[in-house]
Amino acid sequence: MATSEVNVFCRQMSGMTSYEGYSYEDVSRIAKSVLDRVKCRPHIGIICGSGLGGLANMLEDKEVILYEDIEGFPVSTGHINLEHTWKPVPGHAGQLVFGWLHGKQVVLMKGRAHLYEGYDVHKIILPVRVMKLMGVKMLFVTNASGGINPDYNVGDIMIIKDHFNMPGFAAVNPLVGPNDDRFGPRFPPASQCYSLRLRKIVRSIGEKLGMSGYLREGVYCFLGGPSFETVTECRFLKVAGVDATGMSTVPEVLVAGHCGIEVCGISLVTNKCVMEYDSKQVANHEEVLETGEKRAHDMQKLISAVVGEL
Ligand SMILES: O=P(O)(O)O[C@H]1O[C@H](CO)[C@@H](O)[C@H]1O
Ligand code: HPA
Repeated sequence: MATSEVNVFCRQMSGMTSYEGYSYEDVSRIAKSVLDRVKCRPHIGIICGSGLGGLANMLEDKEVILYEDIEGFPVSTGHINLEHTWKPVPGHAGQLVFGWLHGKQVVLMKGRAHLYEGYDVHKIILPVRVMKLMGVKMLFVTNASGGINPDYNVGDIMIIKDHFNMPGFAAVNPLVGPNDDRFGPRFPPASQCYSLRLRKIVRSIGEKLGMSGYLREGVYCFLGGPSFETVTECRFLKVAGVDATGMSTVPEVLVAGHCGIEVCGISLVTNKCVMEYDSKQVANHEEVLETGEKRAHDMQKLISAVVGEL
């Protein structure tokens, strides 16, 4: 099929099914329009999780573009507060920040979109494909998560070694839809999504920085949200081998892996999941943001040192 035919096919598919993807040509056009507005030519991408937008402070010579000024980029659908004022999801600003870190050119997403905001999974991953076509080779994906592993503490930093794509069991996967081989293969493997090379570097640098006491390596589970988990769901995840759970990351990682970007996932355990039926504890987003603030400096130190080592 010629390129223009692929475009037409994609459009037809979007009319026929729930598929709302962007064609290779769409993504190329968006990537070019972004690059036309900045001097930076990034090789490294960083996605900031809830409360971790401060990672942008690591960058020098910053250039900022708002998501709302980029074609197709998902802006936070947020919520209407009790004063009837619209607010984005707290902790997700919606800015694409370009800059330099240890002599390397970086693009950083200050804020991400989530399934629970009402977006189709294909919209959520558009920025990752745009990063790819801007020249990104390596992606650091961060998030806030709830600890399932009973040995984990609030404030632990977990290097992600694997994930559990729970919505994927019902085909909620960004790779569903017509495959364009220019991005990657129809049936990509998912057993090595998280680069062993980068995991080793993060671990060794974390140890050198004195973080061994709260540095972990574990399995992240992606759930749709926005409700936090029930006790039974948490117990199920524990049996399944999950160490920490959240509502993001996996779609981005699957797409990055599909198009050959090397991925490093780092999760900040911001709260402990409620594992007892009679517990008085409840999960809440305020605690998530609070822990993010407390560990922001450590997360910055770690990622900055790792990028310096690459
Ligand atoms: O995964 P990130 O974006 O860090 O955010 C996490 O924090 C929010 C819940 O407090 C959810 O959005 C969850 O996914
Ligand atoms: N559950 C799901 N997502 C989360 C949590 C949690 O406990 N903490 C931060 N994000």
